[in-house]
Amino acid sequence: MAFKVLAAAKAAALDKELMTICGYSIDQLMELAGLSVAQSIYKAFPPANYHNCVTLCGPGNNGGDGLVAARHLKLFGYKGLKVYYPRPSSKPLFLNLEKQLAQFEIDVISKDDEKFSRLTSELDKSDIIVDALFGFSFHPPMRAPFDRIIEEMLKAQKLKGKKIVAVDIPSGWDVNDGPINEQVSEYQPDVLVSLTAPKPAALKLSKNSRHYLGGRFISDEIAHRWGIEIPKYNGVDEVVEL
Ligand SMILES: NC(=O)C1=CN([C@@H]2O[C@H](COP(=O)(O)OP(=O)(O)OC[C@H]3O[C@@H](n4cnc5c(N)ncnc54)[C@H](O)[C@@H]3O)[C@@H](O)[C@H]2O)[C@H](O)CC1
Ligand SMILES: [K+]
Repeated sequence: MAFKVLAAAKAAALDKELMTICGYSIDQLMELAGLSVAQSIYKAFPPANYHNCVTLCGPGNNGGDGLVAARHLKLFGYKGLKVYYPRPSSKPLFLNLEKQLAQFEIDVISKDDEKFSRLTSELDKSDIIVDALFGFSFHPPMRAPFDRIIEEMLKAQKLKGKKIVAVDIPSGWDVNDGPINEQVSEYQPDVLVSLTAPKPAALKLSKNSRHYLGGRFISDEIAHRWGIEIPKYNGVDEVVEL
């Protein structure tokens, strides 16, 4: 489906507007973003056929979307859930998301046990990898340890056929120009879940990748003013395939 895109600077400005004059809190938006990601995974890779999922979370809000998604995946019936979160945020929102994961008995691998042997073994066991490392605030070049994490993730996809679901933007891609950084030049996710509106990078998605739009939280008035096309969501779905 043809879709209109929202440039990185505009996406960040819209986020700001949502959280100021529109009265949303970041917690609300992140919850809906993470729920959208989990619903997309359920549609593309249902738990009847795909059991184990590792969510790779970065240090910012993209990582937060991943923490939320992991909790919803548990509620949706996925069994083997792990979260790899090597640079955990100390902000209350993120600490609370970690508490919720503990309550759902989802193992979060962070700081003290961030050894790569653990990452590679979890990637090996997984059927699905959620790429929630970086979203629209990524600026190259990729710093450690994320350079190696992405390398391992891409190896798992290429050599072992693991399915990658990218949150908002495939991590390491330039938000406007796509896979221009050498390290991710070959990276195509199996599924991309764009949030609020696809960013220009989504135009570089391969024909073999599936593309969902989630973040069903903007009014017609905002969509019109920001030049965003809202496709028709089906019933209570938080996502729509583009
Ligand atoms: N309206 C929406 O659709 C919503 C989207 N959400 C998600 O939020 C991200 C954007 O979040 P933000 O915190 O601004 O940034 P990121 O997560 O992309 O990354 C920031 C984080 O990464 C570090 N960093 C940046 N570049 C590098 C690098 N080269 N190497 C290592 N580390 C790097 C930086 O220091 C920060 O710590 C958006 O894409 C959506 O996924 C919201 O959740 C809700 C609303
Ligand atoms: K991402």
